[in-house]
Amino acid sequence: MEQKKEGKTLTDVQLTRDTRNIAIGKVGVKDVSYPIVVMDKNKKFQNTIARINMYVDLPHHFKGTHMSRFVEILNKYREDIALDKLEVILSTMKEKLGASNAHLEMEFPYFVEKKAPVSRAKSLMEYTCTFSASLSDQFDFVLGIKVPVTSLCPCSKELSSYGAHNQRSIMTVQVRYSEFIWIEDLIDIIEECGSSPVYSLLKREDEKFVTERAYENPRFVEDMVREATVRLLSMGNITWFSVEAENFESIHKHSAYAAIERKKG
Ligand SMILES: Nc1nc2c(ncn2[C@@H]2O[C@H](COP(=O)(O)OP(=O)(O)OP(=O)(O)O)[C@@H](O)[C@H]2O)c(=O)[nH]1
Repeated sequence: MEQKKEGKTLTDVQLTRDTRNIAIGKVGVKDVSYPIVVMDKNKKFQNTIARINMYVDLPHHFKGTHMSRFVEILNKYREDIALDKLEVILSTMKEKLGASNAHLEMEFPYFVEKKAPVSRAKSLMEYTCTFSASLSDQFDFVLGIKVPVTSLCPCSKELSSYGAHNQRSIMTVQVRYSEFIWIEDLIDIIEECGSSPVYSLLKREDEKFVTERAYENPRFVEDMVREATVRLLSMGNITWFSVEAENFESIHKHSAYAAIERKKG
């Protein structure tokens, strides 16, 4: 759309023709901070702030996409950017940007109240979650969660006269599902897969308990992704998943890593 500034026409450069004959798969805005609402199993909903990426495809003949429209769309839905609005946001992106597919990625902190294992002291634990949605002819949605756990090395336990190396690990799970899954439920499942869950508040009696629990429950990085796979395969509402574990080794300068991906049916 042509506009005028100080009597001069403001050319819409983005609409000018590109002659290189190269279509672009994903173009748009990355790392936009915006408030969103996430469904919370205990409190109904939780307000948080997401880092949002929004992309569309661009046909070969256009020079550029219209970056401002992505943020205009976010602003339009600002009162309730939530899971049940993702499809309509993607559909608006396709329409306003004349695209045939649209992608929306959100990464946000999500807080869950957790009780320490012995003292039952309450605290909030932060988990990093992701929503990855896209719309071409069909809507696709992937829920992702990063769950920190403790892992204790079975080999180190076996070989050493006392002690065993242990560390904080991050398990990353991503799922596609046919029926809604609570973030809280997925966290519970993944936390069972390490040597011990991680807490934000532990009193002395809790510290003794989690140290001994991890020692009684040694896990290799391979054990962790296998344990997660057994559990995720048994959940009928999950249609696809990927699970990764990264152990930030306390005796090495590098991490140990394992990953499994499965499509069901
Ligand atoms: N396409 C594109 N735009 C960019 C880039 N970097 C900055 N922009 C700016 O993004 C701004 C917004 O572009 P548009 O959305 O087309 O703005 P507009 O023409 O006022 O909006 P519409 O009338 O809706 O098209 C422009 O000032 C661009 O220069 C880039 O790498 N690519």
